[in-house]
Amino acid sequence: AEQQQRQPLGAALAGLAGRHQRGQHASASASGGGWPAPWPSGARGLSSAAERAEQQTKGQQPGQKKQQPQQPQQPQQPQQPQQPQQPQQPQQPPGQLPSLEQLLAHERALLRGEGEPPPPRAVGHLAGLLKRFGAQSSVRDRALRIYVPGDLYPRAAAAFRKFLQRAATPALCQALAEHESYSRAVENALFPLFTAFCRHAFGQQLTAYERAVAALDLRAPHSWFPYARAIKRRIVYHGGPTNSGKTYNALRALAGAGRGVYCGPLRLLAMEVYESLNAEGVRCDMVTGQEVLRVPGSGHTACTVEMVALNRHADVAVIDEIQMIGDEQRGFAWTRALLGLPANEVHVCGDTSAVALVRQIAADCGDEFELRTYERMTPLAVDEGCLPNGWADVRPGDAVVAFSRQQLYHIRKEVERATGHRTCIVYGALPAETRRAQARLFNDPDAPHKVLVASDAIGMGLNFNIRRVVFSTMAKTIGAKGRQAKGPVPASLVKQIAGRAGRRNSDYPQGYATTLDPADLPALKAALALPPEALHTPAAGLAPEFEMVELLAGQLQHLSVEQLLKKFESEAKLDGTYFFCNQESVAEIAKLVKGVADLSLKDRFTFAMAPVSSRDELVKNAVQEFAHWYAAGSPVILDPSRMPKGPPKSEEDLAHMESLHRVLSLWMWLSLRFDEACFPGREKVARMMTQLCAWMGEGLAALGERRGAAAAAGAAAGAGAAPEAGAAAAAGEARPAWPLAAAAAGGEARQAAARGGGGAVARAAALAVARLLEEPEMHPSMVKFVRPTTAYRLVVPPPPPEEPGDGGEGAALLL
Ligand SMILES: Nc1ncnc2c1ncn2[C@@H]1O[C@H](COP(=O)(O)OP(=O)(O)OP(=O)(O)O)[C@@H](O)[C@H]1O
Repeated sequence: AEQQQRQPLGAALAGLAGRHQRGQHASASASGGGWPAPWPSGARGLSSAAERAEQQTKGQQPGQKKQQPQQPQQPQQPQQPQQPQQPQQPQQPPGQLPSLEQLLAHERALLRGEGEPPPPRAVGHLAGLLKRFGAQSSVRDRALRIYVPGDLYPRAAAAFRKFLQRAATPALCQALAEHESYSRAVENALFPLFTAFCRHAFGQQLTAYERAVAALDLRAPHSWFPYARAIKRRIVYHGGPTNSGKTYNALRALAGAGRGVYCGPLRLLAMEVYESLNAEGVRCDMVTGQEVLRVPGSGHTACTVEMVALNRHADVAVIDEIQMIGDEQRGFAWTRALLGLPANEVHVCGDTSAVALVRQIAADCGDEFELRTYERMTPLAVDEGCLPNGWADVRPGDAVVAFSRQQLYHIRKEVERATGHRTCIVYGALPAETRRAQARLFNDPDAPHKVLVASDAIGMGLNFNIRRVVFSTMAKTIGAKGRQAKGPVPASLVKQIAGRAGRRNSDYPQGYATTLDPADLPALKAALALPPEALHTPAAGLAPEFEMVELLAGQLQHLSVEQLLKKFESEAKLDGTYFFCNQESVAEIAKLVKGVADLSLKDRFTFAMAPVSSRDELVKNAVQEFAHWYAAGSPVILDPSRMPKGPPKSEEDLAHMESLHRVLSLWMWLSLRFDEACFPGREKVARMMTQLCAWMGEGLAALGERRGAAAAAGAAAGAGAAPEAGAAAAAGEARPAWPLAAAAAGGEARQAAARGGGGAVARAAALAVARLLEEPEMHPSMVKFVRPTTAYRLVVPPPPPEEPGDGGEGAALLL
């Protein structure tokens, strides 16, 4: 960070030119700009002449104090870039090298046939030196400092060479003739002339580049928020593990304030705060990307962090999950809120990984900083037993965690099949309303849904009644698009997910965490044992606001929004407290609407920022279509007749509905940013979204039931079990013998088949197996469903030796 802060602007310019010589350049500059070359005899005069020429190009008198070259005007730059210091040289007689003006005058005179041309041999020597001059990387680097961009440099160097060959005076040739070959002294002599020439011949390009450099200079972002800087804020950091009460305490401060704002990472969290504050009589609005709900007379707002308004003073602001400030894609929203909230008190909640970072930012802002740390309120232990019998070991109150939608549905099936328990499912792609409904179902003691299957989406926000968290895997695909890789689940995420077990106010005073596979247990234990200080959020994300993109676009008019964003990403100058957020997905959306004519830069930027998943083709098509309609001046209207007519009947249907919901969310998001006349009918679309959510909820429930049915339909198909066993089981006889017990499942399934067809059969079979599993002596490991292809085989292994089991050989039934 220090190095970056000290890096002179020259290095940034080198970066802007897309050159890969930053190290070289920075080290040359870091040594005070002195070029390490030993000065050859005769160089002194040239060096001094170079200084004079430079002075002359700036209209200075020789001997006058040398001015710093013009630098981009930046507020509060950590350090003004340095120009390389010229080694001290004795003064040479003035006029040894002509100025640009003199050369231009000479050129004009020559054209009129009046001037004295230098001898051709001298011009040839000059041409040789100029060719070497133009080819020097050191000259190219120095040119960047006077804002000659890398792509302009070859043209500028060639034009300079031709000009000097045309306009050289005998005096110039004579001065250079002292040097038989090219040297650093020659370079120092020529460079001021080159500077003057470039300003003369390429002035516009240099100015544009200088402004572009200024636009890309994102150092000192705290200075972008003068309103917040006008307030002496107090930043209170509530740091601790999950379930330690940090959010609770921050929200108490919020509820007690006259005016307050809550910024959360998810719409779902904003909804929770909105509802809980209003429920306790504290009037609160809600603002998310998709909706604005105003409550008359409210002084509070609960919003998603991206949506927070920075022009409204608050007594207390709460920023939840502050460690997300380091998120590769969304971190900028936390940075913006932290730097820009004009509030007397800013309460930030999260794990303690970002304490040092927030403390530093508070210091940069001139704010007070207070750290309050918390301990977990209920114990959390590792269940070392894992699930030796696989999904059959899943118990009521368990939350099974996986990291992809496909895995979740697969696990859901397996768990329901192996245990007979009904499950709830929660993952990020489900609308917040559906997730909340699933959470309510899982938490309802009267509902049959005893097991939760969830993605890492349970790590934040909802309160679940979880006894044990079971990690189905400890590997996860992480990283932004284009840089994705499968790796271990980050320790912070493991802690956050595992910490959901045994939450205060739940039914379980103690929480447990375990893994499906015992081989994963060490990774879980290591993550949970990691001390909080081992987690570190090193830097805060930044992304350009529209005004910055506009400024850059004004200078680089040939670039598209996508290219402008990429330019920021690759070339923005930052200090070590910040990093530039990944712009891949934003740039991808910008590219999608690139072909749409008649969109302003602002429109294009807005579309690019829209919440569009780059993996969802339906949403990607929608954003293009919406942009076309909008550009054509037609109102963007969603047609309800194209909506589904009922709940999803399959997982594919459900996935399609999730996509549709994202399309509607996108429409809502755009409707809040563009003129309502362009996106009319917000209430209608809101109703469509509500309907979709309701159907998704119904579909999730129905699909679960159908799955149970499907399992037992297979059971019925191959039932070959002894009818008497089924009868025994049906009669409720205690502890049927092992093979008999196994047969009971099939038997019961067959009876049900006779009664009511496929669906009922499947359900009956599932119930029968579940009942078997509840036999005190029958460990779930004794019953396994094996799925060779499409049929099912119920396998009951032999009982333990001490158990007087019938036959002792186990049994296998084709169901
Ligand atoms: N002092 C308290 N009195 C009553 N309930 C509390 C108190 N502190 C915390 N709780 C409750 O305990 C649960 C966990 O608290 P809270 O959400 O503040 O934890 P947290 O540390 O923010 O954890 P997470 O990051 O997992 O949300 C919540 O249901 C909260 O309402």
